[in-house]
Amino acid sequence: MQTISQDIGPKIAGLKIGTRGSLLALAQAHETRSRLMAAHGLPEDAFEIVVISTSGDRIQDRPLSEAGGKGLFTKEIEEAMLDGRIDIAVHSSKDMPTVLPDGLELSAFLPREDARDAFIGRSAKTIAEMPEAAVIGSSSLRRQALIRRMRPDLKVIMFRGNVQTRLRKLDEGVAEGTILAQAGLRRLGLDHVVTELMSLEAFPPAPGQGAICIESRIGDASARDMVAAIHHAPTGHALACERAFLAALDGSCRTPLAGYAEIDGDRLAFSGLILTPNGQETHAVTVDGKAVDAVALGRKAGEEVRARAGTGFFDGWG
Ligand SMILES: NCc1[nH]cc(CCC(=O)O)c1CC(=O)O
Repeated sequence: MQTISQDIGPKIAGLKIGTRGSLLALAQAHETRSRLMAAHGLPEDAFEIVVISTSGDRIQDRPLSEAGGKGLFTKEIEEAMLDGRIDIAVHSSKDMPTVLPDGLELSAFLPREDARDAFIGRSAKTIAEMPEAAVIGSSSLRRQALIRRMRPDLKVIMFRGNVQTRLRKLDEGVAEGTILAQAGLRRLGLDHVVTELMSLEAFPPAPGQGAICIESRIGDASARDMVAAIHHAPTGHALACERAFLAALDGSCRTPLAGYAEIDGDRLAFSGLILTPNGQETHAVTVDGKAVDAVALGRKAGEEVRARAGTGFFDGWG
């Protein structure tokens, strides 16, 4: 599925940027465009933002893990890139599958936002203060399992839709609280609704959370050179590690798991966690080493936690 057409003659500097149409996706596309404009001294109209609707945006009645998993937010955008209708795509790294379609690659990561999860409570300000058996909304397997680990008494209900939809459901009283990524709330200017910022230890984030990534065609040198100027290497190392951990574990998308890599100079420290859906059995792993060995470290962490959990761990809900 490689693009074979060659660019002949001088190419107009500029790129078509593909994105989903949610406010969060648009905010991410605009941030990417601003960084590209600044890095290359180009005007806004050098970067056309092309909105593409995906199946993930249209399916609202089921958890994504049932409807087909992460690829649902990226399929139509990737098709547009392979067709040449767009040059690059802007995504939340958290939504990216570990295996990309032939011919595409993640070519840049922007500096990571706050990777933590945030609790938004209606009356109780913290998860610990929620009343016995209160209702909390989340469709993420990881968040559901982490909630149940902390508070097995709470009733977790499915909460789908974009960030605004979930906040509206909360306003309507469908649930007493919900959990969203602090990064998304900040990008939308909505972080004032947060009542508790969850610690990385009590509530470790999903691999990729808080980091915007850019996908492009392998071999598209002009796109690659343009985005190289806005790549943030420490975030790139962190994401390489987290995605290697995910790839080592995530056969089915049905295992609740968390993983977060912290970069300190040329060092990387990764913490990973897998849980049963009820949060009662957990297996944690930490590894550290050189940031440039990110992929090997993430893979090692995945293999270690898999061995520690034993094969039976993954059988119940594969
Ligand atoms: N699956 C939806 C999604 N994908 C990325 C983010 C947040 C932004 C980010 O992690 O960069 C969200 C919403 C949420 O989890 O609250």
